[in-house]
Amino acid sequence: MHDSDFDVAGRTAIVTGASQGIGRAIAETLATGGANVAICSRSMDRVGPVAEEINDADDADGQAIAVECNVRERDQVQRLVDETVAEFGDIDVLVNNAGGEFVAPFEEISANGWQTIVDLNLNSTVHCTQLAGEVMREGSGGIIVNLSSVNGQHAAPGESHYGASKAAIIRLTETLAVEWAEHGIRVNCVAPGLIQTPGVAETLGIDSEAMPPREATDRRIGHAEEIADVVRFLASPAASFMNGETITAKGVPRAGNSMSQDLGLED
Ligand SMILES: CCCCCCCCCCC/C=C/C(=O)SCCNC(=O)CCNC(=O)[C@H](O)C(C)(C)COP(=O)(O)OP(=O)(O)OC[C@H]1O[C@@H](n2cnc3c(N)ncnc32)[C@H](O)[C@@H]1OP(=O)(O)O
Ligand SMILES: NC(=O)C1=CN([C@@H]2O[C@H](COP(=O)(O)OP(=O)(O)OC[C@H]3O[C@@H](n4cnc5c(N)ncnc54)[C@H](OP(=O)(O)O)[C@@H]3O)[C@@H](O)[C@H]2O)C=CC1
Repeated sequence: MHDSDFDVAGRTAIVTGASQGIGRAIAETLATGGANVAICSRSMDRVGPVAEEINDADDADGQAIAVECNVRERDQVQRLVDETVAEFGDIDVLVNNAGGEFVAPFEEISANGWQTIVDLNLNSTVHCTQLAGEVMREGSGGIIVNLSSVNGQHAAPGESHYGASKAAIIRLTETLAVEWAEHGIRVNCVAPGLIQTPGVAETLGIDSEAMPPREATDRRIGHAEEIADVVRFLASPAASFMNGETITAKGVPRAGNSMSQDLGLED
């Protein structure tokens, strides 16, 4: 008989952008599975309470530390890596989650606007992966999970900067999987469709109370925990033969509904 191994207990994971939304759900899910998590955001006031909540939770076996770190700044990422190793001794898993966007037509995006989004999504992933990857390569390997987006797979108007940065993350994932396999490092990616998070609620005005439950199979909006569960799978030994892949999680439309009807934005 084969006993599947979805276990992440005892591993140490860095999760970037974990003060809310998908990153927070990933950190909570990994900690519930027994992993120790080092979580960051730009504000200790925002990420500190998340670490406290994980440490106080009865159902989370893993411990959490919070680090104030703007992932666009390489020296701050180095500090995140150093503090994680000082606290937990190693880095087994890196989840490059921090990211974001604004929606604007290509011709209205300034040079600085373009740079901002590429720095936030792509260059931050490069900083974290190079610096945490150094620890993994010198140790016993590791697992890296990147957050792309369906916008990195398909075109959408107003998303040129975001889509380009998220598409690049998919190719970076594929390349690193090949380059770093010899170091015992697996690199995979998740491409979410629309997920209800504080960031998206703010942008789209989506009411989390009106969210369809996970049991609903015909929906275009997902829960942050549904992405966290995919990440947990990729971070576990069960995904041992997955390397360089991008898993899409985007649901399906309700028959006859427009996207905005699916999202409850119109009748
Ligand atoms: C097939 C399935 C169907 C489903 C289809 C749905 C697909 C789902 C897609 C979901 C997409 C979700 C994407 C997400 O990432 S969700 C995360 C949500 N959270 C956020 O995006 C964060 C919100 N945004 C921000 O916090 C900020 O905008 C940002 C971090 C991105 C930038 O902030 P920062 O303070 O660093 O930057 P500045 O404000 O100083 O601006 C820097 C330059 O950028 C220009 N800018 C900023 N906003 C805009 C804008 N709205 N339009 C144009 N330009 C903008 C700004 O002017 C600065 O440039 P200049 O100095 O030249 O002026
Ligand atoms: N929600 C969605 O529909 C989709 C999201 N994604 C991707 O998933 C990831 C998470 O999205 P989501 O949860 O919706 O985002 P949210 O805006 O809800 O949360 C973003 C998180 O990232 C942190 N963050 C933002 N900028 C930085 C930075 N420079 N350094 C460190 N932390 C930062 C924020 O913390 P703080 O403000 O405290 O710094 C916050 O914790 C992103 O990469 C996004 O592009 C992909 C597809 C769809």
